[in-house]
Amino acid sequence: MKHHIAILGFGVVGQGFAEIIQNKKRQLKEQFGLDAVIVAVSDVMKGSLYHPEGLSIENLLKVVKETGKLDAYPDQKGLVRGLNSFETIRNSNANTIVEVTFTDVKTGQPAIDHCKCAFEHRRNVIMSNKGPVALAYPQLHALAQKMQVQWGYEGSVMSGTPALRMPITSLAGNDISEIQGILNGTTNYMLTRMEQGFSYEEALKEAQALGYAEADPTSDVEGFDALYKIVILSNVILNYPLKITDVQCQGISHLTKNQIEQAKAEGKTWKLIAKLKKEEDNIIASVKPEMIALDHPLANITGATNAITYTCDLAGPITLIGAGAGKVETGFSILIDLINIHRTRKSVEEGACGKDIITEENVVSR
Ligand SMILES: NC(=O)C1=CN([C@@H]2O[C@H](COP(=O)(O)OP(=O)(O)OC[C@H]3O[C@@H](n4cnc5c(N)ncnc54)[C@H](OP(=O)(O)O)[C@@H]3O)[C@@H](O)[C@H]2O)C=CC1
Ligand SMILES: N[C@@H](CC=O)C(=O)O
Repeated sequence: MKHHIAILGFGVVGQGFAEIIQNKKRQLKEQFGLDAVIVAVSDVMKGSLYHPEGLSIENLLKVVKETGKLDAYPDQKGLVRGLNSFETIRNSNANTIVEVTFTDVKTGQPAIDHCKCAFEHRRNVIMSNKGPVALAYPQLHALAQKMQVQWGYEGSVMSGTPALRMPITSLAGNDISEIQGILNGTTNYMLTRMEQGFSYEEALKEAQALGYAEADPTSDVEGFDALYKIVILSNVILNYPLKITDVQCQGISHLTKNQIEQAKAEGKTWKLIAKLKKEEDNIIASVKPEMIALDHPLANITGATNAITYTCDLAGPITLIGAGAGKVETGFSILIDLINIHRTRKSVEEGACGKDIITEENVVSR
């Protein structure tokens, strides 16, 4: 089954996803019958390419690596250059839009409008961009349903670690009363490096070079990225319409070298902890740095690794630990949503009755 894909934003995640599609092409075909063809890439500074029969991923990655742009992509019959993101959504033959432009923490734009435009044109959307899910979840969810298209955003919380799909599929039936964890890779990486003696600036530079940080790292260090993720978890997992303004938020930018050394001397460590707690009909939510003892379950979560604990009435506390950021890891989050879109299409076309409910044949995306 062919999937025509347009990628909006060809930065760390866009390129990570393209690399995976190139490297796993054969496996995806053999294992799932999934044939992913990248027909368009549209990036605001790097340029834009569209070919209805598919672009060469090898050439895309080569030219962007060598020149930082897409302009040097070789000419070929039928190749269209210069479509902006909206023209790409409207005028290409892509049935799935991969939205990996930057997360705007004030407006969520242009990603929210990308989603609206895609849904109105009956395109599925997959994204790791947090803006639309954090700021416009109810409206976009309803629009996707109305237009009968699929919307995947697994990578918006904890990158390729299944922080959304795992509780939805495998913890269903539990009453989850509390969710808490370390949800930002950049700040956790920085705190780890600062404990090792690096300065705040050095640690941030490294996190940026490794592709963990947001385009504007203020989002990471002031806690806004974790704040978005906690709002997404509330809306998607707890079905509670928490808003950004409902969450008390503080980042790590005010932490001094002295405070970090002091914690170490006391056998403690600083972590940026995000929390959601159900209280009667309300949700109490916060993002703030906390000094925790070394025997605390989150104390050993270091580097860009994240961890999340769901407190469940039936299953008890369940903790998931895994990557919180990264090129390949977040590229994978796009792939798993694509695989689930494929599974849904396949189930609809073939019918799902009589299949083993644990195997991939019957697992459909939300
Ligand atoms: N990196 C990570 O580990 C993770 C990232 N995310 C999220 O995934 C998304 C992508 O992240 P990442 O790849 O790291 O970010 P980058 O900044 O590396 O890439 C984003 C790309 O989008 C381009 N862009 C910006 N605006 C537009 C637009 N209007 N139309 C087309 N292209 C546009 C940028 O262009 P240019 O720079 O050329 O101007 C840039 O190339 C972000 O929303 C981020 O929050 C989520 C989980 C993990
Ligand atoms: N900047 C984010 C990227 C993933 O969401 C982070 O560091 O966690």
